[in-house]
Amino acid sequence: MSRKKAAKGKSSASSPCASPRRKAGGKRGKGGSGSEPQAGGLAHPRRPPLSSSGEFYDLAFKVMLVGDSGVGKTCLLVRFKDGAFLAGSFISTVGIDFRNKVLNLDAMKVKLQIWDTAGQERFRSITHAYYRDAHALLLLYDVTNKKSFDNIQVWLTEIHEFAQQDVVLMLLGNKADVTHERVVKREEGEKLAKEFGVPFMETSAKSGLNVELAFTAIAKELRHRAMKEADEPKFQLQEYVDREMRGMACCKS
Ligand SMILES: Nc1nc2c(ncn2[C@@H]2O[C@H](COP(=O)(O)OP(=O)(O)OP(=O)(O)O)[C@@H](O)[C@H]2O)c(=O)[nH]1
Ligand SMILES: [Mg+2]
Repeated sequence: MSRKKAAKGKSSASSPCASPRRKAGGKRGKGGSGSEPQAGGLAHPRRPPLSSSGEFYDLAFKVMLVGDSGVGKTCLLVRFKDGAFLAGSFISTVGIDFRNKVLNLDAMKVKLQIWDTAGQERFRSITHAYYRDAHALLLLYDVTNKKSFDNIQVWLTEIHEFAQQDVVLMLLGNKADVTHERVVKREEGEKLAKEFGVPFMETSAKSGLNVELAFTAIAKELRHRAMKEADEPKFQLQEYVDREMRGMACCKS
């Protein structure tokens, strides 16, 4: 299989939860900036990537982070991409931005182009325009913010309306590191996810809890779908997540 090189994300955040690196309304098209290769399965380059320092990859997919403002979408992405959490004042994302990360899944390199959306209502129409191209959505709420949890149903309605029907979806209860201010129990998150038939886990961009796992699970599901042989059993995302979490828990004790 021929490999393709990943153009590096244009973003260069000085703070993980900070500044908009790319504003919406710019050139869009498939692949975002025009310098980005197409995503969505086997890599078929139309033109050489601009960055000479990129990594090779076999498959590429677009993943979008959605959820209310302040739930931790930007921090989750920065934690995954850079392994960092810089506490400080909250700078709300303006419009939409993306960053790339190439994962090694068994013998395959899977590039995720991860779109970080603005949760604020005033940017909603911009976000809507990007759903169509997303292969996977990570829908976040904040376990310390009941409203963000209650709004999950609104987000699901929106997803239903604007995203592709077969989009891979996962619900994440973020800020699981905060114990004293928690207002949404893990069981409530699980219940809601079951109700809507979506995989679920709690994460923390601050401690790093389950961050890698969330993106890896999504990447595995997407890879499975892209490479699937007719007689292969379906990849069970929630089972994979549960198994991995059990594994992590047993290693800790
Ligand atoms: N304790 C804790 N705080 C977090 C976590 N994730 C994010 N935060 C804090 O929550 C605030 C909002 O985080 P962001 O990542 O900027 O939120 P966002 O969802 O991107 O918000 P918008 O860009 O407005 O949509 C910041 O002050 C972060 O430091 C987490 O896992 N734990
Ligand atoms: Mg943000």
